[in-house]
Amino acid sequence: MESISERIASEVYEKSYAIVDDFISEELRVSLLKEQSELLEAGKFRMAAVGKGEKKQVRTEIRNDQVLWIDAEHLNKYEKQYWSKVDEVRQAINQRCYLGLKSFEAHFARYPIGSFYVRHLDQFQQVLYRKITVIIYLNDSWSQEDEGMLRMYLPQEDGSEEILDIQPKGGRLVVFLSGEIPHEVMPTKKERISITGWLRDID
Ligand SMILES: O=C(O)CCC(=O)C(=O)O
Ligand SMILES: [Fe+2]
Repeated sequence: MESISERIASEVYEKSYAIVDDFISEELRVSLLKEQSELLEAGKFRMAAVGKGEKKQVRTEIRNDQVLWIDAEHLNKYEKQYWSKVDEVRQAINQRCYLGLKSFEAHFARYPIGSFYVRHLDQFQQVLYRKITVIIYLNDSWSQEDEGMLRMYLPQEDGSEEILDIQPKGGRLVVFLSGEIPHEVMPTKKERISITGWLRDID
């Protein structure tokens, strides 16, 4: 039988993205959510920046979420569990798509009420090594009225775009080609918590 990771790899191969509900157990979701709340209370989060290197700057008209990078060298028990699940996805995508993915980098992201991230691509000149975006949502509950959808603009063969709105439901994993799918986070009416990461073709 096809594993979840193989299914994700097939979908990424066929349509450049995949969405999987209940990718992590409730126990793991709750543990990661609790960890992020503690880190937030401890003042560890920073306003997210755009750009890289000398061009890196906080631009709240573009994005106004807060992030905390996770140190891949010092993962705790729960982060390790998530990393190992993502690693299965990495291997499956490599087998299916020959992307030569080698490593994973990720940060916690918190979107306070009213925050957003305007349309963008995750891969740009300074970060060409970001090949696949991998997002896991940690929210306890989400409904239509909370808004804050991830809006993906799927390029069509005729040059048009199809809009796909995805609710940030807890346990839901979204995977897509970083260089091909423009997307945005619509203004949220409820605090919105996730781990956003990228599979890279460098160590
Ligand atoms: O949280 C999301 O749904 C998307 C976040 C995003 O686009 C990013 O951090 O680059
Ligand atoms: Fe993004």
